[in-house]
Amino acid sequence: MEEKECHWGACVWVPDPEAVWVSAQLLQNYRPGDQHIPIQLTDGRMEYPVLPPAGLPPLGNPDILEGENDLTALTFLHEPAVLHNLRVRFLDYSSIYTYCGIVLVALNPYEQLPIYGEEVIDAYSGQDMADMEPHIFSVAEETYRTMIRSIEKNQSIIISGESGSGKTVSAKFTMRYFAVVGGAAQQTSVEEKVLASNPIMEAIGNAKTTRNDNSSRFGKYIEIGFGCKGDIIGANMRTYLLEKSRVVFQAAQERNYHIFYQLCASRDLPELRTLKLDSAENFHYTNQGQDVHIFGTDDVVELERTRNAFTILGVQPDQQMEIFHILAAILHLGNVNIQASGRGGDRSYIDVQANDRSLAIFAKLLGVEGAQMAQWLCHRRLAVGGEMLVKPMTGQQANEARDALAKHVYEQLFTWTVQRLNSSLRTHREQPKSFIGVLDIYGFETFDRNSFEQFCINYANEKLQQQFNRYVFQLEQEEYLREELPWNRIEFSDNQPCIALIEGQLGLLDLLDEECRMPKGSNENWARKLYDQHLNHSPHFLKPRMSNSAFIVVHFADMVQYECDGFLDKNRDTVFEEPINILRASQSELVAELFQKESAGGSLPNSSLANGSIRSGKRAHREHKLTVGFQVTCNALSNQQVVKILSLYTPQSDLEERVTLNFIRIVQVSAKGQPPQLLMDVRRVFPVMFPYLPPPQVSAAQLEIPESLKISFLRRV
Ligand SMILES: Nc1ncnc2c1ncn2[C@@H]1O[C@H](COP(=O)(O)OP(=O)(O)OP(=O)(O)O)[C@@H](O)[C@H]1O
Repeated sequence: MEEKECHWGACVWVPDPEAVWVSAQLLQNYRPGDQHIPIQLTDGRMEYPVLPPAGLPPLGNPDILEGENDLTALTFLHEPAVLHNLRVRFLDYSSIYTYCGIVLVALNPYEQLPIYGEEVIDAYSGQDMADMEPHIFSVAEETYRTMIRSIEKNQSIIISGESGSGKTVSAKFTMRYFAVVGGAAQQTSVEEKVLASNPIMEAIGNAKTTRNDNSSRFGKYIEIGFGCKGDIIGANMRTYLLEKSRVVFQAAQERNYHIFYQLCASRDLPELRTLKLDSAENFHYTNQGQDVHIFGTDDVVELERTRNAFTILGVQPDQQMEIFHILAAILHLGNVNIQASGRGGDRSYIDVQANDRSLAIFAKLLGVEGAQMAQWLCHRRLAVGGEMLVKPMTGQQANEARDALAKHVYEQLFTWTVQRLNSSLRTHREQPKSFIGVLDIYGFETFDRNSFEQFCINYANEKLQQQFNRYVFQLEQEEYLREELPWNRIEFSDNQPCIALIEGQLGLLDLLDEECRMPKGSNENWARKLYDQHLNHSPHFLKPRMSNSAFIVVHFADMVQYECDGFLDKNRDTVFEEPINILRASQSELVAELFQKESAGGSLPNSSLANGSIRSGKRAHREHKLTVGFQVTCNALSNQQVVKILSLYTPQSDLEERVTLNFIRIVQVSAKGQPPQLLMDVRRVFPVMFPYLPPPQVSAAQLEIPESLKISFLRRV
């Protein structure tokens, strides 16, 4: 802001320890260089605050701009102005949507609003974005119309925000919009199929976390293909980085993937009895969170929805049963009782004689031999001096191998299901003339305990943020140039240094891969190397005072502490080959198909980032594996997978495939089970939404919201 004289009575914003910002009036003319200025707060109190180094406190906007539907129309665009405007729109106008130039900012209302019906779709259809109130449908309409106007100009909508902020809900609204506007002329049910893919993907890829009861644990990019008349003629989905550790472990209050609970809850249905399921409380893989229910969700009804959706997509009931067999088998595998034996517990065994019931059911459901599986769950083959030896595994190793197998089977099934859905969504009539892509990537997240999964998710978000910064910033400046407006180069905080810390040479991933290649590599050694390399060198890397096995990354959205424990194993992500060979020879067609195409030691066909590497004999020790982290980095370099999507949109990109971007940024107004904290939440993601605005000026200690304000948010209808 240019420092100039400002007069008595002018409205300014001053930091407040409780309300974040409060408005006040100047009681004296301001002259550049003044250190203090008397002000009067709206409650009548007088103060004489020290002025910030930049001069005056942020100036208030004229009353006439109160509740403006585009933030860029505000005379003064700074943090208090943004917060105040979003608050006024939310509380006084009941509007959760606001434009910020080309970006739609959405607040998650955490309540059903009557603004998504067909009549609203009709109202937005064919209208110009500038003539309509901000809405997710206005972005969808703009995207659709631009695509129709300049056919073959592909479009994409990027939806970003923290976990639980409402990305998936918004993605579904956009897809519904396209299904309605692009479906009328069609006889086919393509649009119905596109919508039906949602419940299936949610059943197998979403789970309850402490942040969100229906959290997507994978990234999704769906491309909806349109014909020359603007009608939907097909779709294709790509998925990224499924959180497969959830299959075998859940933190307190969290759940495994919904589909497991749907099946357990429906176990008494006659056709599901062969699955030999029990209550979810009785399976190790579904009960670690100690709360198998979701308030307000009936898992029996949900399974019904999942099955209907499968049917709409052409997956026949017998094939659905094959899928359910595999899912149930995973639960039984988790209950297989592996016991330590031998001197010092250096061996393990599964008591097949005493009939480990879980193993028997697992084997039967997957069409394999129980005794064979028991043998290869407790032993591994090793190549020593040109000979193959069989080495027993300790109880712990065998349990880990069992979990690795469970995760691998689930991942293969997930990948297969996506391919299966894609084949139903593919058009056979004609090639799409253009497409609209919707990117619903897992949101930035931080929990009490953060591990490798959060690290990968937050890294992907860091990349997405960079694309966002650069794209929005560049567009803004291009517009100034086009309109020949005078402008100074606006500095925005680029997050490249943080990305370099993660993916650069000797960065966190590089060192992790190096440690994974060491015969005696350990999480502790890796942590030490990180401290040596980055502590006091990168401003984005910190060490927690009380721990030698954790590190902190200062991300664009938040500081996150990661526990090193488990990083090496998760990054290596190895599965032993012998149990896979048994599955490959399964009598079940689907099971055999799932494992048929993968080659030992290589990556899986069409797999997501979280693909596993299969370990067999000697190669397992010598070869550099395609670790998960390494793949993320590779992708960053070779424009594949997650980062391919992001890179595709780089304006400077010389890739031929160019698309126009449409951004939707979502802010979580209240976290699950907590009172709404509008200002707090908007504030936390402030640099995320408005990277080109000045950074916040008040300290974290001043961010508490007063009780009175929380109640007024709660009362909003
Ligand atoms: N527009 C909306 N209207 C009403 N409720 C909403 C809206 N958007 C989100 N919600 C609520 O917020 C919850 C979380 O939303 P959603 O699952 O879309 O979050 P997300 O950003 O996709 O989270 P994650 O990254 O964890 O997958 C929803 O289950 C719903 O209750």
